[in-house]
Amino acid sequence: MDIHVERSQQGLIGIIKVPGDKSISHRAVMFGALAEGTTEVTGFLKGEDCLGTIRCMRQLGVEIVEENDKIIVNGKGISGLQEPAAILDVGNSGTTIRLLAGILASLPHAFVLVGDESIAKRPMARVTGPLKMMNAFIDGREFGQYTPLFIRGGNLRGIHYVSPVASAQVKSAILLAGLGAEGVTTVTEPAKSRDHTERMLRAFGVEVNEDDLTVSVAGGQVLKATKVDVPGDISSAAFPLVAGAIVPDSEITLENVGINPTRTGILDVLTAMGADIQITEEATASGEPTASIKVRTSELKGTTISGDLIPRLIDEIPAIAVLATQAHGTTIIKDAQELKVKETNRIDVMVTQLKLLGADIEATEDGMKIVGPVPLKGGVVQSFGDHRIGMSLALCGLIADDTVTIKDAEAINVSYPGFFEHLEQLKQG
Ligand SMILES: O=C(O)C1=C[C@@H](OP(=O)(O)O)[C@@H](O)[C@H](O)C1
Ligand SMILES: C=C(OP(=O)(O)O)C(=O)O
Repeated sequence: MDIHVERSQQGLIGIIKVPGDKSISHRAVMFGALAEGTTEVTGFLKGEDCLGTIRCMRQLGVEIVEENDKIIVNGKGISGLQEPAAILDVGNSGTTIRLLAGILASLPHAFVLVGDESIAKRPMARVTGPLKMMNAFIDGREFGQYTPLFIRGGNLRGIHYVSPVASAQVKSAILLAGLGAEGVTTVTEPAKSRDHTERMLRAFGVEVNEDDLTVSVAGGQVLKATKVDVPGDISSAAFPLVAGAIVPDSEITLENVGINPTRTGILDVLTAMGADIQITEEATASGEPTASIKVRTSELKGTTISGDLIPRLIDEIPAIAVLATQAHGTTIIKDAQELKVKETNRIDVMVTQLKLLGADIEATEDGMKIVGPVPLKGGVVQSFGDHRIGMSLALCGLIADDTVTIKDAEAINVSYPGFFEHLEQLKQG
């Protein structure tokens, strides 16, 4: 599906609630399925990725009911998960396949996991490797480096895994396998990745030990059902935040957004670039901090983004690239090689597509370099089926001198159903 985005004739004005956090929604359904008892989830993201997680958990025999705005998960404990009669298809979702691989690794059944064309290109050895070290039998294309994956689990033993990547998907997969393993399982990462698994496991009654970059769990712990209230997704909020910063005369308020410090790199970057950001209404929901975030248009300057900041804003870099085209001076993004193994190679795709719209942007070995401010022009650009690329390019349309047409824009439903309706609402003021 092609979507045409026109330049905004006036400032973007309004108050919106972005959809629920994708990372927290996946985990709420998965952990609810592993728990004993009934877990109620409110604010769940009904995007394609998280709906895929519900489908997979149902195939494992878990009863999951959608009741108005709630998702009710009737868990029967980890050992209550059944061998599925068919393959498990995770669609476009890296979080689903990697966390699920960790869960399934401790079960004495056979599982086959597949996904779409994008998933087929993404590295799975980062989870299958350590899970094999824990004694799971895993095979698949190129010996389990890529989908399809075959898992026959059971008889796991705890390990101390020192991960070469700062990845919450890797950390979570190993910790989840650790819950069904003999002894203690520990993960050390090179920089802090999002800690939603640690926070939510605690909410489900699991003891999780943390010491700086090291997290461990003892095997054999039972998850107890609870209520999960999912806050708005700061990764989705990044798009209206960037829009409000670059479209002249804007003032946008986003209510009930998750501001977990492992996710707020986007706010640090906006502030460093001179954006006018205000945080109010701070609260806590299910162990996760939340707030309202207001953005107003302001003069922006370039910045450098690198090191430990990268995992705190990894999914927001395509939107930050658009922001940088409107900032005075040079923005340098480095240490971001992980972008090459997301839904697309997000460095190459952002560079080629933003160039088509007139941006001054170059790819580097581990990131990109953007010089601004540059007036953007209209054109036809490709999302390549990547939701975050599609939304980032839509932001360009709001300030370009002519229509921006985005190919394959339906991918946006992966994480932000209602995105274009929100843009329209803000344009109307
Ligand atoms: O654990 C999660 O929910 C996620 C972790 C990140 O991936 P990595 O762990 O691969 O960095 C992020 O890019 C993804 O959108 C969601
Ligand atoms: C990388 C992403 O998700 P996943 O890894 O779950 O596909 C994302 O949402 O940007």
